[in-house]
Amino acid sequence: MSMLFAVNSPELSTKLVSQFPDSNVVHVPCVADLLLRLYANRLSGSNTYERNLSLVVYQEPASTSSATPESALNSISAEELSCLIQKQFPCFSLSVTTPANALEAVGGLNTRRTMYSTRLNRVSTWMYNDYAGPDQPGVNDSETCAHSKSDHKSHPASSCSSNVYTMLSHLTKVRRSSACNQRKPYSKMISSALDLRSLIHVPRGNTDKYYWDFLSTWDFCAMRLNTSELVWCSYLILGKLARDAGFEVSDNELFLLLLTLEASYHQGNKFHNFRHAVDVMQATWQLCCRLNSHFDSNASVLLVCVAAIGHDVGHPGTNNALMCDPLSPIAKLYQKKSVLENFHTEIFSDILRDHWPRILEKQSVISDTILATDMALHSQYVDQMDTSSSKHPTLLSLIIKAADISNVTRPLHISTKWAVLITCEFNECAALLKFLQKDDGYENYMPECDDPLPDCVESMLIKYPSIPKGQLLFINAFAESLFAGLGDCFHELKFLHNNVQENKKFWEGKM
Ligand SMILES: Nc1ncnc2c1ncn2[C@@H]1O[C@@H]2COP(=O)(O)O[C@H]2[C@H]1O
Repeated sequence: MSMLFAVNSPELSTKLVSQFPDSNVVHVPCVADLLLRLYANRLSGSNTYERNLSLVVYQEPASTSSATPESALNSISAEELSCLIQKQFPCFSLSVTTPANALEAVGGLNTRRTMYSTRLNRVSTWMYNDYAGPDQPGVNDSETCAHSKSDHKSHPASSCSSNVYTMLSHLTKVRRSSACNQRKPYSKMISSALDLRSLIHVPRGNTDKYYWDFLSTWDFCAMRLNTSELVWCSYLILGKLARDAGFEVSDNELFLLLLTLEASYHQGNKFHNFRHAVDVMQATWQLCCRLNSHFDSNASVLLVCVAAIGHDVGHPGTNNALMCDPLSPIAKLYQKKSVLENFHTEIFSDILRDHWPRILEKQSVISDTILATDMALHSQYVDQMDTSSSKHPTLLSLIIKAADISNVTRPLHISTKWAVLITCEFNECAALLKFLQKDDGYENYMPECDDPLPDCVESMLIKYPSIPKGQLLFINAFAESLFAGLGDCFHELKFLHNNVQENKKFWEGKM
């Protein structure tokens, strides 16, 4: 157990320390402080709540009060706190229990520790485990269960029974909540009670002008930003676009949406994480700025930028091929079609329903653009770009597709960093496949990718010599045709094709 939070009772904290000497017990005075601590730890990276199983032991208050938004938040029940945490921190493995049930809860989580002991164990649990959430029967398909290295032997009927993150439990909760007409207003409760802006710390001296200058060019390098800065930059862009489009949202509501989104991406993924989401949103926004004359409303630009920041929520850091073979419960639900993209769309729509329902008046823009990022459909989009075709893809879908793979069009030193990260993620996928195929010895396949990225291109290539070949394969197979076509259709986007050609020439020189 990594962390045991004792909430709302100092005596409880003392008791838990003696009961569980191996756990890191932290006393937190109230729910509001607990939430602030979870956000702060996540933003600083000191605890992502993804690598270990953590538990909140909550002493419910004797009386409830709604005199102020903060007292209302601090007097919620344990059941409500559990729901709130699942909503606000969907990818965390963080359970809630009461003091009376603490012993049983800790015991339960300890038996499941192996599911989270290594990165490959975690990813495999997320993807293949058929745990659908508390009191939920789950898919229980023998083919899907067989590949999850969980504690099936000790728990043959259900792979786990408390709040351990799986993609299926995530989706099940979302579906349950959309089926229920009465949504608990947790997001309103939080944004009324907490000052979320105070959580965002940008380095001293970095003014808004500094970030706007950084965001307003194609040289934007998301790797230079920490998580707080990523949230801040997203707030700047979306705040401005929302004002331009007349889509009202308060600063605190927008910060809460962005913190919820950050907590809906797996921070441990090498490539498909919140940094990639912000990079794609910045690219989307920049492309829209250059194509300004083609839009008849500011709302379209806002919608496609919102779609961009949410387009990979809940991504497991693998790919559709691995979702389908071995068959995961999620691939089964989506009948193996655009599995991850459908998953992202459903999860993200639920977040928007809670945090910015007005955006969902145009739900089809959000879902169509996210679904367009499925690379299995790439050639369809490229072929239809031919102006003689009657089935012209929408401009917004083309923009988000281009932004999603725009890393190959960034200046070389930035493009190479993205190439390293995607290569590490591909290596991890290869390791996962070996892990799933073999019962032992899989640790030997665990790639080492946790070191900081070297600064210069040549050092990165010494460490990752396969990159030139990989980049040429990707550019030749996918990127070149898309960016050449876009340049033909829109002269404002010719620079994308020029940049990719320049990078391609460099990679060819390295072969
Ligand atoms: N620089 C790159 N090199 C190789 N593959 C890439 C690169 N950038 C993006 N991709 C691939 O393009 C895909 C776009 O959709 P995904 O984000 O699902 O997954 C992405 C990767 O598989």
